[in-house]
Amino acid sequence: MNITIEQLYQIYREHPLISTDTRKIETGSLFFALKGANFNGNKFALQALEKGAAYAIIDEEEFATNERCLLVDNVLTCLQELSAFHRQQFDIPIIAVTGSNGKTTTKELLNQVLSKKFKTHATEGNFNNHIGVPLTLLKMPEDTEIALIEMGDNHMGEVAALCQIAHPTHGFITNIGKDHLEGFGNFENNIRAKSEIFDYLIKHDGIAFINSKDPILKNMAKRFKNPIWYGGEYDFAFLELEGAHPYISYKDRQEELIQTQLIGAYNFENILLTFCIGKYFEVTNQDIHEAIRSYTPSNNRSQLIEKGSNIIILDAYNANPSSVEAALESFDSFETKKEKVVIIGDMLELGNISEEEHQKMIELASSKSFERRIFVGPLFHQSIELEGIEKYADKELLVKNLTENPLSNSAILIKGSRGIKLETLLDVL
Ligand SMILES: CC(=O)N[C@H]1[C@@H](OP(=O)(O)OP(=O)(O)OC[C@H]2O[C@@H](n3ccc(=O)[nH]c3=O)[C@H](O)[C@@H]2O)O[C@H](CO)[C@@H](O)[C@@H]1O[C@H](C)C(=O)N[C@@H](C)C(=O)N[C@H](CCC(=O)N[C@@H](CCC[C@@H](N)C(=O)O)C(=O)O)C(=O)O
Ligand SMILES: Nc1ncnc2c1ncn2[C@@H]1O[C@H](COP(=O)(O)OP(=O)(O)OP(=O)(O)O)[C@@H](O)[C@H]1O
Ligand SMILES: C[C@@H](N)C(=O)N[C@H](C)C(=O)O
Repeated sequence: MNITIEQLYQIYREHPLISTDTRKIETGSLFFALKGANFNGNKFALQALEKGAAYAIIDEEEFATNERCLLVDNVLTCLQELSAFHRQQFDIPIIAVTGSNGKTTTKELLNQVLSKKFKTHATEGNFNNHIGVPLTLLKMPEDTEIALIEMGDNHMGEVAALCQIAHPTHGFITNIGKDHLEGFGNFENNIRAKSEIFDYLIKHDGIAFINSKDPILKNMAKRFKNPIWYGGEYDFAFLELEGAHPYISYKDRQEELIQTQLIGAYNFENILLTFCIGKYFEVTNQDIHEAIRSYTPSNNRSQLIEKGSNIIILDAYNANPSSVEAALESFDSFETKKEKVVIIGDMLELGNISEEEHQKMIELASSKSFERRIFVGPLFHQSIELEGIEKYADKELLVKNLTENPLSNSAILIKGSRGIKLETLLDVL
């Protein structure tokens, strides 16, 4: 490496804008020439400078054809080290947001709540991996008072590595489910992988927020001297679910009834966790409830959409056995006079439990009194035939069917993995 992190940090202080993509370069930014599955970013270094980048950080000498090309050993590692260096300039609470399901929703809720009192910086969207976390940290303004850093994982060691970059002072695991088992190998490994956040916090005297109603998390929390408990009546934070018909309403200890714009009983856990952390950081009850009340989900995550005579629950952002089960149970208790239809797409990245779990979801849906149970994608298509189940090998076949036989006066749950993009079904509903 021809430049030290300290020297690069001085340059970053003068140009505190990071670009990684010449298709959307920002003037005066530092272009980090990452390598990916499709391109070698080094090849775009000159283009980045021509388009207005102040410097290009590269790791292949042959592309160092301009004095504003800064050669380092490895661009990705350099980006991570620079972001860790930037993070170390802050003596503020940094909250790590991890878990199988509900990370982004909880992070968004918390961002609303904490912003009532603090200058809060939070992960945008779900920029939560080895590139997204550094980019998030490098966007953290100097006057930040508290930060929410989402950490996603699909293999062992990932959360530990992200902790070495973000150095969280606080953290939580929303829940541990059967997500990404292809990378983890099995459920036990997923528990071990998620516990990397606790390993880090324990070693650095950090604070963990623990759902006392979740047996796995409760067991894992035994290692903490003083975790902050939530969920139980005598815990630090407690709320009571009033209903989810379909919007969640809840009461706090003062018996105040709060009506939210979130659907799906599973989102109550996310609300509880948000309430706990808001309370811990002494945001007033009034401000916490106001922030939760006004939060509306977007980006295909548990959205309620009325279209013609149909009501659609669009939950097409991602899917794994735990979240599909939660969605089916929640939809089953959804009170409506309309005919209930479920459209479930393949659950990706499940490894060797994939076949079994797809079969289980079909059986679960069969046990519910839905009018139609539609499964779409090659993984569901391979499962054993069951009466009352409609299977489509691909989305186009389903689109054809729905175009020829439009659904009306129905309540429709749509849930599937990102790869299958079930939100496009909205066009024919
Ligand atoms: C490397 C990169 O940033 N890639 C983004 C890029 O992809 P593209 O297909 O263009 O090509 P390459 O990746 O090969 O590009 C190499 C670089 O070259 C640049 N470049 C290319 C062409 C060009 O003309 N000019 C150029 O400068 C290019 O920009 C690269 O820097 O663009 C895509 C479209 O915008 C991006 O999708 C792609 O982003 C990748 C996927 C990425 O990792 N982005 C992070 C910022 C991020 O956080 N993304 C999240 C994904 C989070 C996620 O899936 N999380 C999982 C768990 C974590 C799994 C983890 N192990 C993992 O591997 O990700 C979860 O379940 O939550 C997001 O996008 O939401
Ligand atoms: N507490 C929960 N329990 C089970 N399922 C949940 C929970 N919270 C959210 N979900 C489901 O997960 C979907 C995605 O939510 P969200 O984006 O918040 O999760 P995530 O963990 O951030 O996912 P990703 O890492 O892929 O971004 C929701 O639409 C819902 O179906
Ligand atoms: C979109 C990505 N974060 C994710 O959750 N992927 C899984 C496999 C999904 O789409 O269900």
